[in-house]
Amino acid sequence: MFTFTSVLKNLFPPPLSLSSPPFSSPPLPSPPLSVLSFPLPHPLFICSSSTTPPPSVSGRPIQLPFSCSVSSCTLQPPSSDAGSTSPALGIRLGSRTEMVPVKLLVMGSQDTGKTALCVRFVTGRFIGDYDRKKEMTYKCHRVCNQESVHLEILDRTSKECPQASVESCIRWADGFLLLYSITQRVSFLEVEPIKKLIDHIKQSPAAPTVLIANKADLETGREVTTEEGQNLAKDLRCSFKELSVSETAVAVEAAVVQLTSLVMAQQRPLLPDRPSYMVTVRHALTRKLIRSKTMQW
Ligand SMILES: Nc1nc2c(ncn2[C@@H]2O[C@H](COP(=O)(O)OP(=O)(O)OP(=O)(O)O)[C@@H](O)[C@H]2O)c(=O)[nH]1
Repeated sequence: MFTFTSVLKNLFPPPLSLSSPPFSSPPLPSPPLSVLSFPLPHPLFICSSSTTPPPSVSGRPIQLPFSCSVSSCTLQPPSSDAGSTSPALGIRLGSRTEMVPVKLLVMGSQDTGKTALCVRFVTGRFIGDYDRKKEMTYKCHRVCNQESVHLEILDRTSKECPQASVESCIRWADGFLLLYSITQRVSFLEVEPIKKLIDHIKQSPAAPTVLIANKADLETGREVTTEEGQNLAKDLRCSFKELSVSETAVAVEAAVVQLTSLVMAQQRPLLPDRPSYMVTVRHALTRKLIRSKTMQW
């Protein structure tokens, strides 16, 4: 079977060294999240809520299955990530010290491709199958609207998910990727209750959300039309993207970047950065007045 483990081994060949985690855990109710980071192709950090002790090896090959139990384990990123580039959008990554933190939650019913989407976004690759039972937080950097963003993307498994835990995740998140599969009508029908729950917890219908109709490559098995997806997104006040995680990394990147910029727009203070036209005119008139008075003296 083509597992994420085997891909990780190919992607990150030994030797790699370990160090203590440079990032704090997200404020989730579950045990403190541990951090696992990779240098390629983007600076990437995968967190698992697992509590098993980490492999305390330094400078030796590390074999970490995707569903592995690690804590406080960091595969060292490059010495500087300033100037590295996203392959999908060709964007330059900025300095880590000025990062804008953005937290995204991936939601949707079972087998809609939530994990595949996260992995595609952070690694650029589509992993067909993997054994994963725990929630994961992926951490990576992007530039969005000319600002460096530190992204945390939480992928909850839809199995055995207590309601209270879902609610605390919604509270934690700034923006939402809401997935359904065009081949599963039931997953489409579950979108509305999930969005209603988000609106209820966030106490606003305007929580930044992108509705993603996944598996567009499976046209023959289509059960939900594009128009139905567009109409639902309109009703729920979401942005809409129909895409195939398996076929394209660019569309996935575009969807996440779009959501990130929606979050950033909402977080930005309401006051304008520049003075209004009237203020500018008033300052200009005042300056002129002072100058003319000065000439009289
Ligand atoms: N053909 C096709 N298959 C996909 C696509 N995206 C995901 N899949 C497959 O759909 C299955 C489910 O994908 P996952 O990413 O595990 O779905 P999930 O929503 O995370 O699943 P749960 O965590 O169990 O809820 C896997 O076999 C993926 O390979 C896609 O765009 N096209």
